[in-house]
Amino acid sequence: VCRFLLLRSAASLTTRSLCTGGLPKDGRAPDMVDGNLVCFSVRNRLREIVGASTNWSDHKQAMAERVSLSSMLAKSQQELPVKTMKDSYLEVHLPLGSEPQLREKYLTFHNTVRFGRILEDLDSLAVLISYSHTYNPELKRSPLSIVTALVDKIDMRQHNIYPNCDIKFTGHVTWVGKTSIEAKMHMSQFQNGAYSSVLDATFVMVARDPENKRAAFVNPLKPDGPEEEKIFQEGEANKSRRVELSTASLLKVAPTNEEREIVHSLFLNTLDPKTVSFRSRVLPPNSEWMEDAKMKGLEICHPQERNIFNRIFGGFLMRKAYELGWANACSFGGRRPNLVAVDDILFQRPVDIGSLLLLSSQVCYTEGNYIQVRVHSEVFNPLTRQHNTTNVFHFTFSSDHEVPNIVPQTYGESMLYLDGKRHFNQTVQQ
Ligand SMILES: CCCCCCCCCCCCCC(=O)SCCNC(=O)CCNC(=O)[C@H](O)C(C)(C)COP(=O)(O)OP(=O)(O)OC[C@H]1O[C@@H](n2cnc3c(N)ncnc32)[C@H](O)[C@@H]1OP(=O)(O)O
Repeated sequence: VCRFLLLRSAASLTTRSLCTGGLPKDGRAPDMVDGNLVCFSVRNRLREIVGASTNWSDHKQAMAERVSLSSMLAKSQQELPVKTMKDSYLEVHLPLGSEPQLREKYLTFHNTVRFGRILEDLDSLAVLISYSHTYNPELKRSPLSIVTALVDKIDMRQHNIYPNCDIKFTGHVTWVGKTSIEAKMHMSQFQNGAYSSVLDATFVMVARDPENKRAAFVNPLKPDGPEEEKIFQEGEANKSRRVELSTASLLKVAPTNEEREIVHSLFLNTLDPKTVSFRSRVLPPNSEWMEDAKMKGLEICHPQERNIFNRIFGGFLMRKAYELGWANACSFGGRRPNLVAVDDILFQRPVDIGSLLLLSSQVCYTEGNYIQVRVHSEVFNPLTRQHNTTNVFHFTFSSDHEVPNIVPQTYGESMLYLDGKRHFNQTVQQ
């Protein structure tokens, strides 16, 4: 059951663009359902936009047909018409309150909404928003393959998502580069007669050619008015921040002086005062070694989890990583944790259908009631025994009581600790 319903888009152009593939055969405008403008599945719409097959057995033919769309790609960004933020504005309804059958898919044992399912919906919506921005009314199919490159940030505005109340998503493109698009989305839930904010999300999508091999140009974006100008400038600042963070990554450069002192003091705290040795390490009170705060999982990537480009759906990867990270935080803190923020989920490489996907979750930083978790995913080729990193995920959880201090033992673990601290400071202390 996929009832992720498209309610309305701001501009009539976009509304038309999104409806063409969904028009009934007699050419009538899409049905009004419960007073909503249009009502069909976001994922079905995405399939139509790119011409994806609905059966795995047809996927090769569908891909071969897409290759012929390469000639439709723009040679430069300037030849593409400028778009506004309104062109990509979408409002999508998830009727959990009114459709008990749909609710089953979203329900946790504890009568809350599965956040992993919300991640999947956000991912699909970010792709549809990007296709609305790049919509060309002269083409039946889009030549672009739009993939998720990064979940920059998801800030939770409330902990509980109720399974018996309707959900509304809104979002639009907020910034574009040459081949990349930033989309922001807002999720709210209908409670006590009004919608209240649940979360804000920022995704970065990248446009590729029909075969998903090379980058492809996207339409320029022109802010309309001071409010949109401000949003666009924020997008520009986000891009610079991302570049800065990546340059300062601990995988490339040494920690700062302050960070080195933190690592050394953690080290000194674990030395056994009874021995004059760098080797004998003792776990301080109320602490846990990082080595003992891990959880692992394996996914066999079946065709059922494919996206419209016949790779594994980014939302599925996020759901699996989130659930493992949540279980890791739950086991570490000894209670069910709440999600506070998601940041910097990097999609480094696509995951092929049939892959063995290894997921490892690690509690890498703690502070008071907070648990910072990092999930790393890699594909493992059993024939060549090669491992390749595909994604890195960062989740911040909070517990309703103080959690043990996490303590690194090795230099590598210390870097994970510092990286976790950086992510924590960015999301929680901002
Ligand atoms: C048929 C059944 C269907 C079932 C329905 C299922 C649901 C349907 C839902 C469908 C949902 C489908 C959705 C899915 O499931 S997508 C599946 C999940 N995502 C992926 O698999 C992507 C994996 N990663 C890659 O392929 C590459 O790393 C990409 C392509 C992302 C970049 O590769 P590469 O690094 O070689 O690219 P480049 O150097 O040419 O740069 C290109 C542009 O990208 C910008 N950039 C790059 N990285 C980042 C970054 N980290 N932050 C910000 N920006 C970044 C860069 O600045 C430049 O921008 P600009 O300066 O040109 O503007």
